Amino acid sequence: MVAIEFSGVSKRYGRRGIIRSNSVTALRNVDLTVEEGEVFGFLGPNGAGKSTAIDIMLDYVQPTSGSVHVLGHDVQTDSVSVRERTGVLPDGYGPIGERTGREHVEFAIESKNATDDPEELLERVNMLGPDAYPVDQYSKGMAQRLMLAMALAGEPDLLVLDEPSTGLDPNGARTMRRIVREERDRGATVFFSSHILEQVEAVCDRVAILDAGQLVTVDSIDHLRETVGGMARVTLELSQVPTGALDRLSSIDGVAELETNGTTIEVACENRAKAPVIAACHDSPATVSNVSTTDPSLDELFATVTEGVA
Ligand SMILES: Nc1ncnc2c1ncn2[C@@H]1O[C@H](COP(=O)(O)OP(=O)(O)OP(=O)(O)O)[C@@H](O)[C@H]1O
Repeated sequence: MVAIEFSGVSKRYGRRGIIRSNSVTALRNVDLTVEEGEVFGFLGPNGAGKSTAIDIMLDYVQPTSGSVHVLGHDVQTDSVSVRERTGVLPDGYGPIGERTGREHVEFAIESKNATDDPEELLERVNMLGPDAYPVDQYSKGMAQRLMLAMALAGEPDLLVLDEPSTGLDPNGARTMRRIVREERDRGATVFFSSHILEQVEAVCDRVAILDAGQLVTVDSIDHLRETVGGMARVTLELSQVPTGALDRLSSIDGVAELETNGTTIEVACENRAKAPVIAACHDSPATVSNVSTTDPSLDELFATVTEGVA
């Protein structure tokens, strides 16, 4: 079953200037399908159009053309049904006012006509204790945890997390990832928007990469790594660097750079060249005492995919 479907969605914002008005195209003809039960990463650099897409999904903003269906409902004609079944952690809005954290969570439960135990929700985000303080005394990270607890109220079928790691320390980020996995195990679909690639990689089944309003790819991160390439690194520690070894390694297809430091050889190469590089060292007269490899970095991957979009 499909959880989210964008069909030919474009969005142009009008901008009024002092001298003249112009417009900006935030989304261009986006087609995207997210299946039920998926943890889906929505990636893109600043200004790519991620928040606009989410706002359209929740009918806070209307598309210039195209349509979006969420959980089987057209968001423009049936936004109430969509919002009833969706939990949202918005980007840039925190809890406000003098009410306590617990009162906020109780309000979220009530507004979803749900029967969750506020204690349990607060415990899931490690906010028992501070829940008794007014939220205007909260730090950014505490506010973010509370907003996550509120988004979880009513066991939503779809959880939309817009830059969920904002303000979270490493423990908070870990809690958030644990909760995403728990929600997926419960059967919810999670739509996770971020420009922090490591966060997305840790939890998402598939990712879409948006750049300048255009969808440039939809894939699993593993498959992206395979197809897009980028540089892997192999570090080999040897008993000695045999004569001619560097020439032999640099002639392997896919090897880009070599460096030696004493008895260590560092090789920058395409993923496919990692195994031949290691094999060549094992076949040499030297003893290989240690081998370590790293995959192409996500930053590199991201830069490669978003490069060259008009
Ligand atoms: N209300 C608005 N009026 C005019 N332009 C807007 C409006 N909202 C967004 N934009 C423009 O649309 C484009 C996409 O913005 P959007 O906020 O959707 O990107 P984003 O990917 O969420 O960025 P970020 O990661 O920085 O939050 C940007 O050029 C932005 O300036």
